[in-house]
Amino acid sequence: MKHAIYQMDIIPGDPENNRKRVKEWLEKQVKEEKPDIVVLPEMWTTAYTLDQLDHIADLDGEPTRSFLKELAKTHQVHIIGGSFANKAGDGIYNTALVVNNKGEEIYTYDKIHLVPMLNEPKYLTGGEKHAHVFELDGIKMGLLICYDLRFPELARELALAGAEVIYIVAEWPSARKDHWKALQLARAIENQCYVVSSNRIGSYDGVKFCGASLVVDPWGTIIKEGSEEQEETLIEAVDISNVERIRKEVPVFKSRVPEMYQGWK
Ligand SMILES: NC(=O)CCC(=O)C(=O)O
Repeated sequence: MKHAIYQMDIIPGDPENNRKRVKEWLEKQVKEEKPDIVVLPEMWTTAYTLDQLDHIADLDGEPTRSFLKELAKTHQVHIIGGSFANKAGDGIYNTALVVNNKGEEIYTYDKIHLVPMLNEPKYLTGGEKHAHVFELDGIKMGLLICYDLRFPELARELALAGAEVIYIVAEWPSARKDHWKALQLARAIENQCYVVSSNRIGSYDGVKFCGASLVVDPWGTIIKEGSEEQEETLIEAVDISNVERIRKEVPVFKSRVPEMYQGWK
């Protein structure tokens, strides 16, 4: 499965122009690289313009949902649609969306863990629905949003439900760059699955973001890594048969003793 990962520099507070940029980027990738699946970062319509979100967030997923569905259908490409600020009911959520290459919405997820270091809890509401596994081309997949990466329980739950690839969509600051890489390697090694991430690049409000989007294989080897300085596209194919091979070689899932993990299934 060939991936095109957009390590995007997001225009703050300008959803229309960010959608325009994503459309142009995707059209270029489809023409030049013919990816099966494209991956966008966290909050790519607005960046962390939290005090403006009341005015510029989507309303019940629109217009970003229709935009991604139309793009996916027109270009017959699966889209891991990153996440975007989304007003629903009384709250604003950090909502991720996955659309298949027929333009059908197959998964949506609201970020569960809100990040205090970026002031998210003041402006956003945490997701109340569990993360689930979804399927594209017969491959089982999960998705986490940025700070979620620090909570191994969530990735484990996805792996136990069969995830072979876990996507991380992010706006991870350079100040904690070492954590960004180490945590992805850990999630890949402990769950013996691919970890594929898209992290934004650039700065907003004095915070610099570290890029370094990654593709990590189920052994924990980095097979693709983005720059820490500039916007770019990562192209990488993943071979899902490696998941089964490595799970046989080091049979972690068979060796688990769940009844010995207090408070954990
Ligand atoms: N956007 C985020 O969730 C950032 C997470 C972060 O800064 C961290 O975990 O450190």
